[in-house]
Amino acid sequence: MNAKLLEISNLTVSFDGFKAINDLNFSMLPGELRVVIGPNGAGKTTFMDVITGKTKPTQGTVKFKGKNLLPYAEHEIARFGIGRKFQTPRVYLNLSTRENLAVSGARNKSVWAAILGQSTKAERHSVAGLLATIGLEAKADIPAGLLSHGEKQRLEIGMLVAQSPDLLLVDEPVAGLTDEETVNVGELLLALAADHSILVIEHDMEFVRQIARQVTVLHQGSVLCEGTMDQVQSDPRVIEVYLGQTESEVMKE
Ligand SMILES: Nc1ncnc2c1ncn2[C@@H]1O[C@H](COP(=O)(O)OP(=O)(O)OP(=O)(O)O)[C@@H](O)[C@H]1O
Repeated sequence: MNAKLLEISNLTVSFDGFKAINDLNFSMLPGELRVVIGPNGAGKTTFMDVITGKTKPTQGTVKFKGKNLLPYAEHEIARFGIGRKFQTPRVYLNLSTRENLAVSGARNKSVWAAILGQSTKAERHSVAGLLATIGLEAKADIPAGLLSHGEKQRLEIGMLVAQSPDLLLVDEPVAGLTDEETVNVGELLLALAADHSILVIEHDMEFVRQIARQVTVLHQGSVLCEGTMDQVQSDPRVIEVYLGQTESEVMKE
Protein backbone atom coordinates (compact mmCIF):
# COMPACT_ATOMS: atom_id res chain seq x y z
CA MET A 1 0.00 0.00 0.00
CA ASN A 2 1.33 3.43 -0.93
CA ALA A 3 -0.11 5.63 1.79
CA LYS A 4 0.85 9.22 1.12
CA LEU A 5 2.73 11.14 3.80
CA LEU A 6 1.62 14.46 2.39
CA GLU A 7 -1.19 14.99 -0.07
CA ILE A 8 -2.17 18.41 -1.36
CA SER A 9 -5.16 18.71 -3.67
CA ASN A 10 -6.47 21.59 -5.74
CA LEU A 11 -4.76 24.13 -3.52
CA THR A 12 -5.29 27.83 -4.16
CA VAL A 13 -4.00 30.73 -2.05
CA SER A 14 -5.18 34.20 -3.05
CA PHE A 15 -3.78 37.45 -1.73
CA ASP A 16 -6.29 40.18 -2.63
CA GLY A 17 -7.30 38.25 -5.72
CA PHE A 18 -3.73 37.38 -6.78
CA LYS A 19 -3.21 33.61 -6.81
CA ALA A 20 0.18 32.91 -5.25
CA ILE A 21 -0.81 29.21 -5.36
CA ASN A 22 -3.12 28.20 -8.17
CA ASP A 23 -4.89 24.81 -8.18
CA LEU A 24 -1.74 23.01 -7.07
CA ASN A 25 -1.57 19.23 -6.65
CA PHE A 26 1.35 17.58 -4.90
CA SER A 27 2.10 14.43 -2.94
CA MET A 28 4.99 12.75 -1.18
CA LEU A 29 5.49 9.18 0.02
CA PRO A 30 7.05 8.38 3.40
CA GLY A 31 10.85 8.26 3.20
CA GLU A 32 11.14 10.57 0.19
CA LEU A 33 13.68 13.34 -0.20
CA ARG A 34 11.91 15.85 -2.44
CA VAL A 35 13.28 19.13 -3.71
CA VAL A 36 10.96 21.92 -4.84
CA ILE A 37 12.47 24.49 -7.19
CA GLY A 38 11.05 27.37 -9.18
CA PRO A 39 11.86 30.91 -10.26
CA ASN A 40 11.36 33.90 -7.97
CA GLY A 41 7.72 34.39 -7.07
CA ALA A 42 6.74 30.84 -8.13
CA GLY A 43 5.00 30.31 -4.79
CA LYS A 44 7.56 28.14 -2.98
CA THR A 45 7.45 29.96 0.35
CA THR A 46 3.67 30.23 0.28
CA PHE A 47 3.52 26.49 -0.43
CA MET A 48 5.55 25.77 2.72
CA ASP A 49 3.55 28.31 4.71
CA VAL A 50 0.34 26.45 3.85
CA ILE A 51 1.77 23.07 4.90
CA THR A 52 2.81 24.44 8.30
CA GLY A 53 -0.47 26.29 8.84
CA LYS A 54 1.11 29.75 8.78
CA THR A 55 -1.07 30.65 5.78
CA LYS A 56 -4.56 29.24 5.25
CA PRO A 57 -5.61 28.43 1.68
CA THR A 58 -8.53 29.93 -0.17
CA GLN A 59 -9.39 26.52 -1.61
CA GLY A 60 -8.17 22.93 -1.57
CA THR A 61 -6.98 20.40 0.98
CA VAL A 62 -3.72 19.54 2.74
CA LYS A 63 -3.53 16.07 4.27
CA PHE A 64 -0.69 14.78 6.41
CA LYS A 65 -0.71 11.03 7.16
CA GLY A 66 -4.30 11.10 5.95
CA LYS A 67 -5.35 13.87 8.36
CA ASN A 68 -6.81 17.12 7.05
CA LEU A 69 -4.59 19.91 8.42
CA LEU A 70 -6.73 22.88 7.51
CA PRO A 71 -8.62 23.24 10.80
CA TYR A 72 -5.41 23.28 12.83
CA ALA A 73 -3.12 26.06 14.02
CA GLU A 74 0.62 26.19 13.34
CA HIS A 75 1.65 24.82 16.76
CA GLU A 76 -0.82 21.94 16.46
CA ILE A 77 0.50 21.01 13.01
CA ALA A 78 4.04 21.04 14.43
CA ARG A 79 2.87 18.60 17.10
CA PHE A 80 1.47 16.26 14.44
CA GLY A 81 5.06 15.83 13.25
CA ILE A 82 5.88 18.54 10.72
CA GLY A 83 9.10 20.36 11.59
CA ARG A 84 10.32 23.43 9.70
CA LYS A 85 13.71 24.93 9.31
CA PHE A 86 13.61 28.53 8.21
CA GLN A 87 16.13 30.11 5.87
CA THR A 88 17.91 32.06 8.61
CA PRO A 89 19.32 29.93 11.43
CA ARG A 90 17.41 30.31 14.69
CA VAL A 91 19.79 28.87 17.24
CA TYR A 92 20.38 30.01 20.84
CA LEU A 93 23.61 31.94 20.43
CA ASN A 94 24.59 31.89 24.11
CA LEU A 95 24.09 28.16 24.53
CA SER A 96 26.66 25.64 23.35
CA THR A 97 26.11 23.47 20.31
CA ARG A 98 25.40 20.49 22.61
CA GLU A 99 22.94 22.51 24.73
CA ASN A 100 21.07 23.68 21.65
CA LEU A 101 20.54 20.06 20.63
CA ALA A 102 19.58 19.02 24.17
CA VAL A 103 17.03 21.81 24.47
CA SER A 104 15.44 20.88 21.15
CA GLY A 105 15.21 17.21 22.09
CA ALA A 106 13.80 17.89 25.55
CA ARG A 107 10.17 17.62 24.60
CA ASN A 108 8.68 17.07 28.01
CA LYS A 109 11.23 18.86 30.08
CA SER A 110 12.03 22.38 31.03
CA VAL A 111 14.80 24.01 29.09
CA TRP A 112 16.80 24.29 32.30
CA ALA A 113 16.52 20.62 33.15
CA ALA A 114 17.95 19.89 29.72
CA ILE A 115 20.82 22.35 30.13
CA LEU A 116 21.63 21.33 33.70
CA GLY A 117 22.20 17.76 32.63
CA GLN A 118 19.02 16.17 33.92
CA SER A 119 18.93 14.06 30.81
CA THR A 120 18.54 10.33 30.47
CA LYS A 121 21.22 8.15 28.94
CA ALA A 122 19.16 7.67 25.78
CA GLU A 123 18.83 11.43 25.35
CA ARG A 124 22.55 11.99 25.90
CA HIS A 125 23.20 9.30 23.33
CA SER A 126 20.93 10.95 20.87
CA VAL A 127 22.60 14.33 21.42
CA ALA A 128 25.98 12.63 20.96
CA GLY A 129 24.66 10.89 17.86
CA LEU A 130 23.33 14.14 16.46
CA LEU A 131 26.63 15.93 17.10
CA ALA A 132 28.34 13.27 15.00
CA THR A 133 25.66 13.41 12.30
CA ILE A 134 25.95 17.17 11.90
CA GLY A 135 29.75 16.99 12.08
CA LEU A 136 30.11 19.35 15.05
CA GLU A 137 31.59 17.09 17.73
CA ALA A 138 34.72 19.23 17.92
CA LYS A 139 32.60 22.32 18.50
CA ALA A 140 30.11 20.73 20.91
CA ASP A 141 30.97 22.91 23.87
CA ILE A 142 31.50 26.33 22.37
CA PRO A 143 28.69 28.93 22.25
CA ALA A 144 26.67 28.56 19.07
CA GLY A 145 27.28 32.26 18.46
CA LEU A 146 30.86 31.39 17.54
CA LEU A 147 29.87 28.91 14.82
CA SER A 148 30.14 29.87 11.15
CA HIS A 149 26.95 30.46 9.18
CA GLY A 150 27.21 26.99 7.62
CA GLU A 151 27.78 25.35 10.99
CA LYS A 152 24.76 27.16 12.40
CA GLN A 153 22.69 25.83 9.49
CA ARG A 154 23.86 22.29 10.26
CA LEU A 155 23.16 22.81 13.96
CA GLU A 156 19.65 24.00 13.25
CA ILE A 157 19.00 21.00 11.01
CA GLY A 158 20.23 18.85 13.93
CA MET A 159 17.86 20.69 16.27
CA LEU A 160 15.00 19.95 13.93
CA VAL A 161 15.92 16.25 13.82
CA ALA A 162 16.16 16.22 17.66
CA GLN A 163 12.42 16.92 17.72
CA SER A 164 11.84 13.68 15.74
CA PRO A 165 9.41 15.09 13.18
CA ASP A 166 7.87 12.74 10.63
CA LEU A 167 8.44 15.33 7.91
CA LEU A 168 11.29 17.85 7.78
CA LEU A 169 10.64 21.02 5.80
CA VAL A 170 13.86 22.78 4.92
CA ASP A 171 13.72 26.26 3.38
CA GLU A 172 16.74 27.32 1.29
CA PRO A 173 19.37 25.76 3.57
CA VAL A 174 22.40 26.87 1.56
CA ALA A 175 21.55 30.52 0.89
CA GLY A 176 24.68 32.54 1.63
CA LEU A 177 26.93 29.53 2.26
CA THR A 178 30.38 28.91 0.82
CA ASP A 179 30.79 26.06 -1.68
CA GLU A 180 32.36 23.84 0.95
CA GLU A 181 29.62 24.53 3.49
CA THR A 182 27.02 23.88 0.79
CA VAL A 183 28.47 20.43 0.14
CA ASN A 184 28.49 19.73 3.90
CA VAL A 185 24.82 20.64 4.25
CA GLY A 186 24.04 18.49 1.19
CA GLU A 187 25.83 15.51 2.70
CA LEU A 188 23.97 16.03 5.96
CA LEU A 189 20.58 16.05 4.22
CA LEU A 190 21.50 12.95 2.22
CA ALA A 191 22.55 11.16 5.43
CA LEU A 192 19.28 12.16 7.12
CA ALA A 193 17.29 11.04 4.09
CA ALA A 194 18.23 7.45 4.91
CA ASP A 195 15.60 7.46 7.65
CA HIS A 196 13.62 10.70 7.34
CA SER A 197 11.11 12.22 4.96
CA ILE A 198 12.44 15.57 3.80
CA LEU A 199 11.03 18.37 1.66
CA VAL A 200 13.59 20.99 0.60
CA ILE A 201 12.95 24.30 -1.15
CA GLU A 202 16.03 25.53 -2.95
CA HIS A 203 17.32 27.98 -5.55
CA ASP A 204 20.89 26.78 -5.85
CA MET A 205 20.90 24.38 -8.81
CA GLU A 206 24.33 22.97 -8.06
CA PHE A 207 23.08 22.01 -4.63
CA VAL A 208 19.83 20.61 -6.00
CA ARG A 209 21.85 18.40 -8.34
CA GLN A 210 23.89 17.16 -5.35
CA ILE A 211 20.91 16.05 -3.28
CA ALA A 212 17.88 15.66 -5.54
CA ARG A 213 16.25 12.40 -6.47
CA GLN A 214 12.79 13.69 -7.28
CA VAL A 215 12.34 17.34 -8.18
CA THR A 216 9.10 19.31 -8.37
CA VAL A 217 9.16 22.53 -10.40
CA LEU A 218 6.72 25.26 -9.39
CA HIS A 219 5.71 28.05 -11.71
CA GLN A 220 3.04 30.68 -11.15
CA GLY A 221 1.69 28.78 -8.19
CA SER A 222 1.24 25.42 -9.94
CA VAL A 223 3.33 22.32 -10.52
CA LEU A 224 4.97 22.71 -13.93
CA CYS A 225 6.63 19.29 -13.96
CA GLU A 226 8.16 16.59 -11.79
CA GLY A 227 10.92 14.09 -12.31
CA THR A 228 14.61 13.45 -11.83
CA MET A 229 17.01 16.38 -12.08
CA ASP A 230 17.99 15.26 -15.60
CA GLN A 231 14.35 15.07 -16.67
CA VAL A 232 13.37 18.49 -15.37
CA GLN A 233 16.51 20.21 -16.61
CA SER A 234 15.92 19.03 -20.13
CA ASP A 235 12.21 19.93 -20.10
CA PRO A 236 11.69 22.87 -22.49
CA ARG A 237 8.97 24.34 -20.22
CA VAL A 238 11.43 24.50 -17.32
CA ILE A 239 14.07 26.17 -19.46
CA GLU A 240 11.51 28.68 -20.66
CA VAL A 241 10.27 29.72 -17.21
CA TYR A 242 13.76 30.51 -16.02
CA LEU A 243 13.14 33.65 -18.04
CA GLY A 244 15.64 34.78 -20.56
CA GLN A 245 17.98 32.00 -19.61
CA THR A 246 19.50 29.62 -22.06
CA GLU A 247 19.66 25.94 -21.25
CA SER A 248 23.30 26.16 -20.27
CA GLU A 249 22.61 29.07 -17.91
CA VAL A 250 19.87 27.08 -16.16
CA MET A 251 22.29 24.16 -15.77
CA LYS A 252 24.91 26.42 -14.24
CA GLU A 253 22.70 28.39 -11.88
N1 LIG B 1 1.23 38.14 1.98
C1 LIG B 1 1.25 38.38 0.67
N2 LIG B 1 0.47 39.34 0.11
C2 LIG B 1 0.47 39.56 -1.22
N3 LIG B 1 1.21 38.86 -2.10
C3 LIG B 1 2.01 37.91 -1.62
C4 LIG B 1 2.08 37.60 -0.22
N4 LIG B 1 2.97 36.57 -0.05
C5 LIG B 1 3.43 36.26 -1.27
N5 LIG B 1 2.86 37.06 -2.22
C6 LIG B 1 3.10 36.99 -3.67
O1 LIG B 1 2.86 35.66 -4.08
C7 LIG B 1 3.83 35.25 -5.04
C8 LIG B 1 4.55 34.00 -4.57
O2 LIG B 1 5.38 34.37 -3.46
P1 LIG B 1 6.34 33.31 -2.74
O3 LIG B 1 7.12 34.10 -1.73
O4 LIG B 1 5.56 32.16 -2.26
O5 LIG B 1 7.27 32.86 -3.94
P2 LIG B 1 8.69 32.13 -3.90
O6 LIG B 1 8.66 31.11 -4.96
O7 LIG B 1 8.98 31.69 -2.50
O8 LIG B 1 9.64 33.32 -4.31
P3 LIG B 1 11.18 33.57 -3.92
O9 LIG B 1 11.94 32.50 -4.58
O10 LIG B 1 11.42 34.92 -4.52
O11 LIG B 1 11.26 33.56 -2.42
C9 LIG B 1 4.76 36.44 -5.25
O12 LIG B 1 4.33 37.13 -6.40
C10 LIG B 1 4.55 37.28 -4.02
O13 LIG B 1 4.75 38.66 -4.29
